[in-house]
Amino acid sequence: MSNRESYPPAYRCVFNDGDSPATAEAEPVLIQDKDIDIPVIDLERLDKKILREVCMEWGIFRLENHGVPLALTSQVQEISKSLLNLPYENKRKLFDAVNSQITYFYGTPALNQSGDALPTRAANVNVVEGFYVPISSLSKLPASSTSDDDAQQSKLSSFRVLMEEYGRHAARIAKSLFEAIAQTLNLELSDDIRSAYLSESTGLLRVYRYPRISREAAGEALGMEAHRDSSVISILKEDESGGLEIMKGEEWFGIKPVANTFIVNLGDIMQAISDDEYISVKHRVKTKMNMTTERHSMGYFVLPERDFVIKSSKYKPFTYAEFEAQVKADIQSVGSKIGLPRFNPNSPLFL
Ligand SMILES: O=C(O)CCC(=O)C(=O)O
Ligand SMILES: [Fe+2]
Repeated sequence: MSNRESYPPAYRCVFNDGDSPATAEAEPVLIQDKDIDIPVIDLERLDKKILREVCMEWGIFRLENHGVPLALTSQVQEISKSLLNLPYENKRKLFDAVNSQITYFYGTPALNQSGDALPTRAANVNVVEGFYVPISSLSKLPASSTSDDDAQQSKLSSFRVLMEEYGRHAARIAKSLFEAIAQTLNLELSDDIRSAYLSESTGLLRVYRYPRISREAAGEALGMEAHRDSSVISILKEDESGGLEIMKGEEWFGIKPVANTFIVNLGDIMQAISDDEYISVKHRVKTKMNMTTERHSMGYFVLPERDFVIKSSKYKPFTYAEFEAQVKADIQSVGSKIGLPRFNPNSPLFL
């Protein structure tokens, strides 16, 4: 059955309604870049030498033996999906009611937090919808539904309970990985500094849905444009649809989803503290290979404390708050994130 009504009106014109005979007959266009196997890291047997090589060469890996129960991840995916599948108007109202805790968006997440100003042309727009929740805000969501008939509130409270548990696992994974990566860099970190890099108060969960879009509308549209994450570490859980791509050398490569694993990538902050030894990998999400099904994913982003000063031999000292403000300003003025080069004193971009 079509879930067209759950989409923002601006997406309905590009929606691939699988129920309609015209599109049901159409073959999905599988124009895709070559696939690549990314390295696998076993969280239970962290080999520092391998981890170092992977961080230098790839900046991304698949994590196995992570200890997150499969049932929990599936439940988190299901509840997130069912929230996004609510009729658009109800969904807006529900998220608006808890506005300061959850931010709903579609289009470019960094710009259109309220979902406004989506250009009508699908090309060059992020064809994605979702919401984000700071970890620290989960506890402010309804704990249990107030009345039996309020199915939506109860979805939200289930989301809270499941996400709190999932968030604890993600924080545990982030801590182990950060610890191991810091050792591979011979960084001597005090407890205070370690917790400033892994601030749970600024950690962020993002939940995404990439709509199925029609062949005509797909064109060159991307689910998410090429970017590097601003995080310390990002932990991604995707469904089985595929579409995530990384840039290696000068080429794009698709990454095939593998059940019960997470994809971990290093962000800009990790690149900066490694003095550019490790890389914040460029990645994107393609939608056109994926037109007959939706794609769902969610990311846990480990961010440093906002006012903690990041020091690096390659960049001028900056706080995460400054970094984020610069990213926003660049998106407004040049249309895309510039990121670390903005803080490189040798770059012509340095202000
Ligand atoms: O949805 C995905 O698979 C990737 C999302 C992503 O790259 C991000 O949120 O930074
Ligand atoms: Fe990303």
